Amino acid sequence: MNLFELNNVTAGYGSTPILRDVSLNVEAGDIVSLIGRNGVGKTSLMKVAMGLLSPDVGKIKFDGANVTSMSADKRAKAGIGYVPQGRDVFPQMTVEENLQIGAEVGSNDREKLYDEVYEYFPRLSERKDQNAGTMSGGEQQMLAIGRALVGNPDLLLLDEPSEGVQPSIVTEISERIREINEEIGTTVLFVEQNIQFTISASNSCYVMEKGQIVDKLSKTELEDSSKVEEYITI
Ligand SMILES: Nc1ncnc2c1ncn2[C@@H]1O[C@H](COP(=O)(O)OP(=O)(O)OP(=O)(O)O)[C@@H](O)[C@H]1O
Repeated sequence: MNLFELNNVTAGYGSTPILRDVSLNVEAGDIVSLIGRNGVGKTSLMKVAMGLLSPDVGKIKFDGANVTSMSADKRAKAGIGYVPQGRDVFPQMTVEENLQIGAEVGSNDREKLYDEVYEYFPRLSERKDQNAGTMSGGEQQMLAIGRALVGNPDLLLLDEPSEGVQPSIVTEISERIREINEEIGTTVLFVEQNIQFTISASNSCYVMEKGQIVDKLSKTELEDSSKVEEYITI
């Protein structure tokens, strides 16, 4: 069953179309990636998925419902968690306070996953009272993922989780995403330019060029990294 679908979406800013006739499916329980070079429209696609950018044409479905005109806050309550590019943690707030905000953004009916977030990311547990702005890029990324996860979303959208994160932490984050998916059952759609992260963390991969989906790579095609390299190496 598809948990999330974009069907023939065209979207942009003002009269400039950025996404052109984009269709993409994410099955419940899956981890799917989207790769593409700088400026092809990956972040715009994530914004459309979250409800921060309205499509001019096309349809968005989440959990069987048409959410095309649903606002971002309602999508969050319905079970979509979003980690934006650059993370956007609240720098003057502590780790704990950032997580509390994440819990409020999500649905009130869902169990909150504070314990799980601290188990998956012990660095956050050790820094509960530290201001988020004083943490490293990797720790802030963990916090941003934790802030989205604490509300117990069905679908987690991650926009370039490896960006500005040191290599050893990139590996740690990809392993945690796999574990969260396997143990909690969270479905994940992420955007990346990091080849290793894409190969290790996802089961299949859409490729975007100039606002269009031009290929979908299976797990086998991903594991033979040459195709991924061809699409994102400059
Ligand atoms: N708010 C905006 N207003 C106008 N144009 C925008 C806006 N945001 C993005 N764009 C343009 O849309 C195009 C796609 O940008 P987008 O950020 O979606 O690409 P991307 O693939 O995520 O890039 P990157 O890998 O560099 O993050 C770019 O040409 C960008 O300049």
